[in-house]
Amino acid sequence: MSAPFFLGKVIDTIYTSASDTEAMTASLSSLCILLTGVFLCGGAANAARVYLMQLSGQQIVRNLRASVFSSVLRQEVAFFDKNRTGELINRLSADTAVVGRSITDNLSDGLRAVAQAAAGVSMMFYISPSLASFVLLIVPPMAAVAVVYGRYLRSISKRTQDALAQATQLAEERISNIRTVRAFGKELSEVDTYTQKADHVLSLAKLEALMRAGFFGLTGVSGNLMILAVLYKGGLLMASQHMTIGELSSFLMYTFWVGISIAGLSSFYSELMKGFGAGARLWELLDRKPEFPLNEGRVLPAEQLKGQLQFRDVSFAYPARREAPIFQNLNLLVPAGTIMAVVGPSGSGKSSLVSLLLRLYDPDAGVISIDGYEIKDLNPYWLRSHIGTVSQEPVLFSCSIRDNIAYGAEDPEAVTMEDVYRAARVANAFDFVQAFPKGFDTVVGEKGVLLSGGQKQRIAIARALLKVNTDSFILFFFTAHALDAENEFLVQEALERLMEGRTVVIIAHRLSTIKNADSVAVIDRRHVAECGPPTELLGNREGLFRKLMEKQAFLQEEQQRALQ
Ligand SMILES: Nc1ncnc2c1ncn2[C@@H]1O[C@H](COP(=O)(O)OP(=O)(O)OP(=O)(O)O)[C@@H](O)[C@H]1O
Repeated sequence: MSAPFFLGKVIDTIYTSASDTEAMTASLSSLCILLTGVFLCGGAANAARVYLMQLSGQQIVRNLRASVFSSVLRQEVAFFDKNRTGELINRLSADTAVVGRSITDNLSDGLRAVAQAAAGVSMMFYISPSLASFVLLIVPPMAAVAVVYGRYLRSISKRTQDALAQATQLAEERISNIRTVRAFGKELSEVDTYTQKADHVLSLAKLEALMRAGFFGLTGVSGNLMILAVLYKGGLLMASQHMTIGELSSFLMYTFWVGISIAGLSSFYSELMKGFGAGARLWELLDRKPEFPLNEGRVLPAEQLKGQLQFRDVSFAYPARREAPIFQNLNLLVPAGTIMAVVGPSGSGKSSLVSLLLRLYDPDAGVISIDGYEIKDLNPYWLRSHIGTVSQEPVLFSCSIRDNIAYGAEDPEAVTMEDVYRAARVANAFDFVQAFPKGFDTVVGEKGVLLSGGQKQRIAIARALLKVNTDSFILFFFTAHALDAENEFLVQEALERLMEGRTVVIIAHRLSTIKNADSVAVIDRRHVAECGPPTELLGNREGLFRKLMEKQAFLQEEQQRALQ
């Protein structure tokens, strides 16, 4: 019986011509040429494969990141009350990288291992079906072990990524609030806390490494068992003249080959399971449908807009704290083009009122409407694009003052320097910005930390102005908790220019800011306790508004007395 494959044939020739030096040399050199050819082609193909896989891997990670980021930004605000920034950032950077690796480099290695194993197994069957069936008996129990192991590895990988996300969350929060950490002298204890979290990640990673090592050991042992089986059964077949030495040696070679491919496959499998583990949260994020749409719903023609705001029997509790209702059957009407100041004790729900109007949350019951249209039916994106908000703690981005102001416009790229100057002038920000050495190119630091509170607020007004200038018909303004007299005057002046001809809701933390208001709504105990023109409310001696005013006046008197 002649050897069924070239390599087997060569080995047979070497073996039978052992006494003939010339024939043996010829056979050996043809073997060398064959192997050199195979290795060269294999090397080139491998280099091309690695390059292409790296490229497509980066592409896949990029697409994955873009999709996850897009999905995260579309979520409703309540989602961000429950999910923390650092954790989401970790998903976006670390989890996507793990998943990317497991489905590109690894997938290509895996496919190569599958192809190699399939070719090797076919050759084994080709040479001797009976020996191949005997040797491959080891595969079913190995596959069963692999399934159980894969599940376990998946769950460990998920736990590792979760632990890493928690560590990143802590780091993100502490680094971004370093001033508070430093003020309380907590650097060392924070380092300890972070180290503990990193230790937790390490212990999970160790467990994972142990599991992988165990699995590799197992595949190694099964490879050796296959070789033993070949030697034993193949020896018997050779003794009974059912196999030549060439066939047995090439069979043995293919067994090695299959053994190595199985080791490659197990590595692929464990990486894939790791990817699945890390991917679980990513798929959750990708699949999550926002509670309400970002850019769907009714869009009203500009001429229909007047800006009347109305709350009818509104009840609301934050999704993150259902047990603590904020409003119960709240009713409030803000006529179009008027200024309404909302006052009330701290935590009474003044800011929540604005969050509902911006449709950051939906009420649990009741109706909120603008010009008679329920805001649930309106396109939230369109709605917000018509509302200017100057918030209580204006958050700026870590770019230049110019870019921060231009951010307010629909297309910041199209904003000219003249537009920025004009907005800054109206917002009383122009002079102080020009006084900076780099003027409007001054970078404001993360969240605007390089500016004072009053400066930040005036830049935020300029930013709102660029938005308001275009087509906002409603304006929400949160007065700052504390501004010095000069800043307060400048902000107030800027604000008055902004208010002209619009419906304005002022969330008044300082009662001095309500002097321009047409009416005042006092929020207390989950509803509007009083509502009317300020002078009328002041006339009610027993009224809440009067009491709030007296309290503040009293505090001011105390301060003045303390200064004397
Ligand atoms: N995202 C949130 N999730 C859960 N509860 C919240 C959330 N935001 C605010 N709250 C709670 O809702 C209540 C009303 O808060 P809100 O910020 O509306 O009060 P406020 O009247 O504007 O207070 P202040 O004058 O102190 O700024 C508070 O008890 C607050 O703890």
